[in-house]
Amino acid sequence: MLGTGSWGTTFGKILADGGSHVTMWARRPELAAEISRSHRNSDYLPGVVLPANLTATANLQDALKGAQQVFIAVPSQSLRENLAAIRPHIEPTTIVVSLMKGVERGTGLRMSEVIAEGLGIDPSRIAVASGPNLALEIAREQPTAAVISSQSLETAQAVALLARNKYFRTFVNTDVIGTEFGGVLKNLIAVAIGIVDGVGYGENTKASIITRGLVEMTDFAVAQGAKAETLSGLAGLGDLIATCQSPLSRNNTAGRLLGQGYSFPAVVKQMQQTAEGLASVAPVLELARSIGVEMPIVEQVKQVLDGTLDPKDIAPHLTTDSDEPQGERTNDDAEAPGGGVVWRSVKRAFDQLRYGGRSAAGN
Ligand SMILES: NC(=O)C1=CN([C@@H]2O[C@H](COP(=O)(O)OP(=O)(O)OC[C@H]3O[C@@H](n4cnc5c(N)ncnc54)[C@H](OP(=O)(O)O)[C@@H]3O)[C@@H](O)[C@H]2O)C=CC1
Ligand SMILES: O=C(CO)COP(=O)(O)O
Repeated sequence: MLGTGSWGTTFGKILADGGSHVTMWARRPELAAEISRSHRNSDYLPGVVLPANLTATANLQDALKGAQQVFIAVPSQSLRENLAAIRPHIEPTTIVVSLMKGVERGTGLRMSEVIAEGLGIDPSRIAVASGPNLALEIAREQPTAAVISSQSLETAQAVALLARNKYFRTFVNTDVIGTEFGGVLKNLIAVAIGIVDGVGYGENTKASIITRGLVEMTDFAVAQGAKAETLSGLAGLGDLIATCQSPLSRNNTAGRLLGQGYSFPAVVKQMQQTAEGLASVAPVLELARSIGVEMPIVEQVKQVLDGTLDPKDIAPHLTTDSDEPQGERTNDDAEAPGGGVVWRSVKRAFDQLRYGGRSAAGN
């Protein structure tokens, strides 16, 4: 496990509690020592005791030696520089798993694409994990589900088999694009939710943004090649709900500070952990414009970040270029891009809760 922040450490615990021997790489030797000797990571997971079969080192080569599967949980914008150091130590059959939820600034590449480029390995050896996975809740062993996705079903299954235990259940799919973009895009909607929360708006505003946000996420991801149903599964709707509802979410928290009137630089200064949404806004909008997808919520988040929109004026779900009443692009307008998707998403999520459906996509 490369990265000993809140998610890397929690995912290391998931794997260790599932029976694997886990070696973590921490860039700070003192944190590696604390994890190995005291079985704690007090910086990121206060109060959590880590399993004995999880140890840490600050030596990257030692961490990677003999690893069957390598998991990466560092901030997205630092991935490429880390891959250069990892590359010489990766063995030909090693599976590499991204736990990250961002896109690279400048290239707009998803994390699995950056890994394929940076390590020079075939996408069939790469998997991604995503879902409603707030680290601290899982570290406290609260029951949770996630999706493991790879172009190779065999690879996804190999990872899912190890990344499960009595409190963590993994589903598999082969829609890497939908799974990764679900995690990236829900962060942006969570920032919007935080902003309106900080301003003091209530549940109607938030529910409107979440619902329209899912349309925006689905339109964007489908235009990039994702399957619509992935966005209605754990990696889309599931994560959207968790992140928009929880004060544990760093994206939500960053948004709330913006809504309370802090400037973007002041928010970045206050955030002690990674809030990926802040870095993903610009590359996602560039991609959206290049494929002609409208993202009014993400556009307004960017305007708030840039200081060109007063947070209290944020009302992206009310934005329209036309004076004519528009059809709601959900179940009512099957012709429009993404039409019908949201209604089917909600129904599928409801069926999942009610009947415990077990589709391969984790829907
Ligand atoms: N936390 C969560 O609930 C979840 C997070 N994720 C995703 O996981 C990824 C990692 O997030 P998370 O663990 O939460 O982040 P944290 O901020 O908690 O931890 C970041 C980790 O990366 C290390 N790090 C920071 N900068 C660099 C760098 N330039 N090179 C190498 N290592 C670096 C930090 O080391 P140091 O301590 O020394 O600064 C720390 O170990 C993100 O993409 C996030 O979206 C996904 C699901 C859930
Ligand atoms: O991805 C997450 C939950 O699934 C964590 O969200 P934050 O990065 O906003 O804390």
